[in-house]
Amino acid sequence: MTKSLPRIAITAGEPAGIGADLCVLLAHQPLNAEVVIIADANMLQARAKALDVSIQIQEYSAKSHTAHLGNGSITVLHQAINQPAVAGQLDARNSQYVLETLKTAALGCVNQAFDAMVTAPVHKGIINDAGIAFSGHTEFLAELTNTPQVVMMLVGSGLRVALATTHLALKDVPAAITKSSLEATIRILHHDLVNKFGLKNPRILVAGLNPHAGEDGYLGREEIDIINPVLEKLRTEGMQLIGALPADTLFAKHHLSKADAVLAMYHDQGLPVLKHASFGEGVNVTLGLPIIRTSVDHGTALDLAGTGNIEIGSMLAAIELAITLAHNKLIS
Ligand SMILES: NC(=O)c1ccc[n+]([C@@H]2O[C@H](COP(=O)([O-])OP(=O)(O)OC[C@H]3O[C@@H](n4cnc5c(N)ncnc54)[C@H](O)[C@@H]3O)[C@@H](O)[C@H]2O)c1
Ligand SMILES: N[C@H](C(=O)O)[C@H](O)COP(=O)(O)O
Repeated sequence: MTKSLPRIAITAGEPAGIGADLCVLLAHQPLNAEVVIIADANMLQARAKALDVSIQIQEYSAKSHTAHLGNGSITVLHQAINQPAVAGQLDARNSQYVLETLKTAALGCVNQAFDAMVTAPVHKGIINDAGIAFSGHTEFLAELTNTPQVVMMLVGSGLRVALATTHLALKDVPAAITKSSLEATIRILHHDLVNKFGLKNPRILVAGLNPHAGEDGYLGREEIDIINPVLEKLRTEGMQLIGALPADTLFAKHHLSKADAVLAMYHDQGLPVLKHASFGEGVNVTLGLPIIRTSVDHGTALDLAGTGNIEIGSMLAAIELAITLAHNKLIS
């Protein structure tokens, strides 16, 4: 059979979390793609048994092309786990396995064996407990693909929220927002909104860092010294940048209705708003990478692993966006 559908690699994430459950449930969801799940096949079969879901596992072969029909069959690229997974119980001895699944997916995208990768959640803490410095897929994939800067953007309920800084302690945020890093972030965001999301001249709302965007310097100077000069420079190139706006009112309807995306200065300035609007159906997409990567908007939910009491909407939305971006890439 010749290839006609995008081939999407899905990493199952932390084996004690709900990533395995999501992969099992995908077996019964038809998708307009070939799907290759990168995980330990025995672990998936054990989780299917715990969930009382019937699945048939087909071994991945690069040469054969099989549409994901949702008939209970899943294609798995087996990667051996270190220790048997117990739902809800983290084990640092499996952290290296988790990272190997990410490497396999990402390098497969680089080599064009896969058209995109979609990641189920990993647990950042347990990977660090294993002695491996890890702050998130976003940073890991940037390093793996030698990409100097990437941008995290979450999409859901008609909102697009990108971040100027990602997984960083709050005390380190101000120093990380420099003129050059902010300019690079906006350039990546603008470029990918045009080239990957098909927006001709995207309008971007940019948040200030300080309360009330610094109140003319009385509540902080980052807007005056860094953010506004960068916006002014990029506006001279024709970019439609609105701000720096006070973050507390930036998400009001009258602002959002005039914009295609928001750039927040830090993780918990932007993501609570987006997750309030769309948790369980949102998608995390990494901009600026040489490969397509999307992800769920939620974490490992250790409390729910193996219970069957989970929502699959964010995983389906992440796969749909990966398929769309893969198609957009093919026709660009
Ligand atoms: N894409 C990722 O890899 C990703 C994303 C977010 C968080 N995380 C990581 O996950 C771990 C746990 O994070 P957390 O506890 O802050 O967030 P979480 O998303 O795992 O859980 C927050 C709440 O939402 C519930 N929940 C999450 N996903 C659900 C689903 N699909 N269906 C139903 N309920 C769901 C959980 O039970 C919990 O009550 C942390 O290590 C965090 O860094 C990873
Ligand atoms: N910041 C993300 C979120 O809150 O959904 C999450 O931690 C995942 O990030 P990575 O995709 O970098 O792992």
